[in-house]
Amino acid sequence: MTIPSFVIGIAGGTGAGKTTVSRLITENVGESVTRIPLDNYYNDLSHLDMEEREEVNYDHPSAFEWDLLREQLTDLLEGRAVDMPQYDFSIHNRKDERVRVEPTDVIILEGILALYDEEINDMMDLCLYVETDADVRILRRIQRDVVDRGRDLEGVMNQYLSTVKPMHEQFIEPSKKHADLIIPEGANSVAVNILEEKVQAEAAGETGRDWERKDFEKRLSENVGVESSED
Ligand SMILES: Nc1ncnc2c1ncn2[C@@H]1O[C@H](COP(=O)(O)OP(=O)(O)O)[C@@H](O)[C@H]1O
Ligand SMILES: Nc1ccn([C@@H]2O[C@H](COP(=O)(O)O)[C@@H](O)[C@H]2O)c(=O)n1
Repeated sequence: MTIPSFVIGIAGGTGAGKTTVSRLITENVGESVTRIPLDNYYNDLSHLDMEEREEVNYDHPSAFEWDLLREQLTDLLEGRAVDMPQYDFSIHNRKDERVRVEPTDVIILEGILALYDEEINDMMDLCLYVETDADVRILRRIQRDVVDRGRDLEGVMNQYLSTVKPMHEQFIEPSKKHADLIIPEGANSVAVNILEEKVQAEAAGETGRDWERKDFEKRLSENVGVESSED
């Protein structure tokens, strides 16, 4: 593999389509890519009981263990394997077991605050922000939280109004300014195809790490549906 790895950050609001974009652009590259959900770095809350964990603001930056993420990302970038924590949404806490993750040519960090931390941003080669209207995102979130995460509708609505929406406005939306590219409507096919091509080239070692980002951005901005954040 090539050291350092090529690191992509994918941020955006809840339900924007971050996971979907990340999955689609890495679909055909096999094991050359590691996808890291930021959720894995939620603080260990084993010292709290379930009722207390239910009250935590999971959309505030303080909910994450940034030191551990910086340390593990550095290790991966420099070619060392890490034992990554895993997250269980049903208990609002980390699982007991960690999973060994080997370094790969491409690393994708994906999560609501993936572009929040300056030091982590400095480690990234390509910063993306997935932008989708809030009404679409909340509808997706209701469906996901009720169906997949075992939450009740009233709880999802309360959480959205009390923490998810205000934290989005205070921290997540403003992190968009760190993006090299903004992807409207989430997994739009033009953006996905071009990014997939880029990931495949990096995974195959076809580009140096001193790739011409500006050329790539220019190509993207020439396509309908993809904006450069520097416009
Ligand atoms: N472009 C899209 N069109 C339709 N549905 C989408 C699109 N992108 C994502 N979804 C759906 O929306 C839900 C949330 O998407 P996901 O990628 O998990 O968002 P995020 O990771 O940003 O929270 C999923 O059910 C997913 O299938
Ligand atoms: N115990 C938890 C931890 C996080 N959340 C919510 O998850 C959202 C982030 O995940 P996305 O896939 O939607 O980006 C975030 O908005 C947290 O509110 C939770 O509900 N419970």
